[in-house]
Amino acid sequence: MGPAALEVKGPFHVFGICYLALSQHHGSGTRRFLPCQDLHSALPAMLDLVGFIALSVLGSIVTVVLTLGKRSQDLPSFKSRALSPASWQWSKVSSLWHGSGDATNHEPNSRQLLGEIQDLAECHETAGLLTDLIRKDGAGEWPPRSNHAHTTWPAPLRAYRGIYEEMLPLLAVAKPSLDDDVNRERIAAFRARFGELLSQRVDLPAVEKLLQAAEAVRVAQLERIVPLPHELTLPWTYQQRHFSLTSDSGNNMSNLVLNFTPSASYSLRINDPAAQSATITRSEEAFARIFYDVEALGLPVYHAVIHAIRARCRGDTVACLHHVRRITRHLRPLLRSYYDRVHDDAIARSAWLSHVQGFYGWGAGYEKVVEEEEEEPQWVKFDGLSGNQVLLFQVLDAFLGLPPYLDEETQRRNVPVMQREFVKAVGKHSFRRGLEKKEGVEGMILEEMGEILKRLRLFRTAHRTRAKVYLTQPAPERLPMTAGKSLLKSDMDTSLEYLDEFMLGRLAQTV
Ligand code: HEM
Repeated sequence: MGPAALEVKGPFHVFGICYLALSQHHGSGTRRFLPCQDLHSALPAMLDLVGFIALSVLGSIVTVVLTLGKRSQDLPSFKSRALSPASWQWSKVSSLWHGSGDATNHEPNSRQLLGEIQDLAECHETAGLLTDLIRKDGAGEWPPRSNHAHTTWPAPLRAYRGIYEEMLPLLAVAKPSLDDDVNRERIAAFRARFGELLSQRVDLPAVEKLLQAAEAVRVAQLERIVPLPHELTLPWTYQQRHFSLTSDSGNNMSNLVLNFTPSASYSLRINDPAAQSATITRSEEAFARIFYDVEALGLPVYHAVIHAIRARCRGDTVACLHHVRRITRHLRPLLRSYYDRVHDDAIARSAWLSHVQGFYGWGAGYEKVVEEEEEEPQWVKFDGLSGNQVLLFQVLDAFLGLPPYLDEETQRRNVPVMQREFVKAVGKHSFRRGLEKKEGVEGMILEEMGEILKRLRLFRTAHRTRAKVYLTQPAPERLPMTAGKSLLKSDMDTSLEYLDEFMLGRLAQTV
C-alpha cells in the first residue's frame, strides 16, 4: 500500500488492535516528544493520526471481545466439521493429466477447508502452524472474524465503541487546511475532547483486569514517543504482546481486515459518511475491501499450499499437481479483487492520498535498537501499514522459493508471530527449486508453478504502474511518505525513484 504523505513521527498510534485475539498496539509508558519542527510539519496529519488511534482502540476492543467470547464456542465445531481429505480431492484425477482438471464444483467451502487444515495439523509442520495461526489469531476462522456486535462486549470495553462513534465526525475534514494555526487549533480541540471522553468513560482498572485475564505473561512496557491517553495505550500493549509485534503502527490485519464484520460489512470507518463525499467514503471502503478479500480468498490457497507440500513430501506427484493447480485457479479471483479496484473508478485518485492512505500509512513510533558496536541506542522508526505485510503474498513467495521481501527485523515489527512462523515453514518446504524433471507429472508441476510465478510477476508489474499513479496525486498538505518505507526524499520525483527500486527489485527476484 502505499505512500502517503505526511510523516507522522509522532504518536504512534495504537493499533492494530483489532486482531482477533488480542493483538497489539501499544501502550503506555515513557514517551518522547517529537522535535518541534517535525511536529510542525506533521500537523495537518495529526488529526488523522489521533483519529486513527480511536479506530485502533476500537479494533482492540473487538479483538478482546472476540478472544474472550468466541473461541470457546467456535473451536469444538471447527473440529467436528472437518472433512476427510479423501472426500473430495481425487474426484478428477484423470482430468489432471490432460490439464483440464476443473474441480471448482468440488472445492470445499471455507468451513470445510478449516476442518481439513486442522485434520492435517499432526501430519505436517506447515499444517500444524497454519492450524495454530487460525486457532489462536483467528479464533477458529480465517480471516479472523471480529465481533462488531458491541452490545455483547464486556462492559469495560463498550465505552470505546461509544467514543469512536462520537469522535468519528471529527476524524477527517473534507478539505485539509494548509494553515498551521487552523490545524493546531483543530488538533488541540480534537485531543482535548478525545482525552475528556476517555477519562470520563473508560474504567481503566476494569479494562486492565479484563486484559490480564486473557494474558498469561507480563512483559516490560515499551517506550513510546508521543503521549497518548492511557486508556488507549494500555489495551494496545496487551495486544502487541499477544501478537508478538513490536511496531506501534498496527498492521494490515489489525487495522484493515478486522474492521470488517463477520458478514463482510465495513464497520469501522475513517471518513464519516455523514460528513464526507460519497467519492471519499466509497474509495476508502473499496481500498479496505481489497485487503479483506485477499485474506478471505487466501484461505483455499493456504489449504492448497499445505496439501501440495505434503503430497510432495510423500512423493505423490499427482496429488501435488492437483493442489498446485488449485493455487493457480484460486489466484484468479483473488488478484481480481486488486485489479478491479485499484483504478480511478473504484478508488478515486483524488481521494486516496488525501483521505484514505494517510490513516493506514503513517509509520508512527520508534523502536530503540542497540547495536553491538554502539554505546548509544538508536531510534528506528516504525513503518505504517503496507501491502507488503499481507500474508498471502508472503506465503506465495515462500511457496515458490523466493526470498522474503521484508527483512527479519521488519517482519518482527509488522507481521504477527504466527504468520511469520507459518510463512517460514512454507519456505522451508518449498520444492520448486528441487523439481528437475521437465516431463511427466513433475514437469507439469514445474509448469504450473511457473504459471503462479507469472501471475505474481503480472501483479507486481501492474502494481508498480498503478502505485505510481496514486502516489503522484497532489497533496500539498503532506510530505512525501509511504506506508512501507516511511518518510521519503524531499521531493516526489526522487521519492518515486527510490520506491521504484523496491518494486523493480522485487520484480527481478520473482523468477
Ligand atoms: C493505491 C494503492 C497502493 C499503493 C500506492 C501502493 C504502493 C506500494 C509501494 C510504494 C510499495 C513498495 C514499498 C513497500 O514495500 O511498501 C508497495 C509494496 C507492496 N504492495 Fe502496495 N500499494 C498499494 C496498494 C496495495 C494493495 C491493495 C496490495 C495488495 C492487496 C498491495 C500489495 C503490496 C505488496 C505485496 C508489496 C510488497 C512488494 C511486492 O511484493 O511486490 N499494495 N506498495
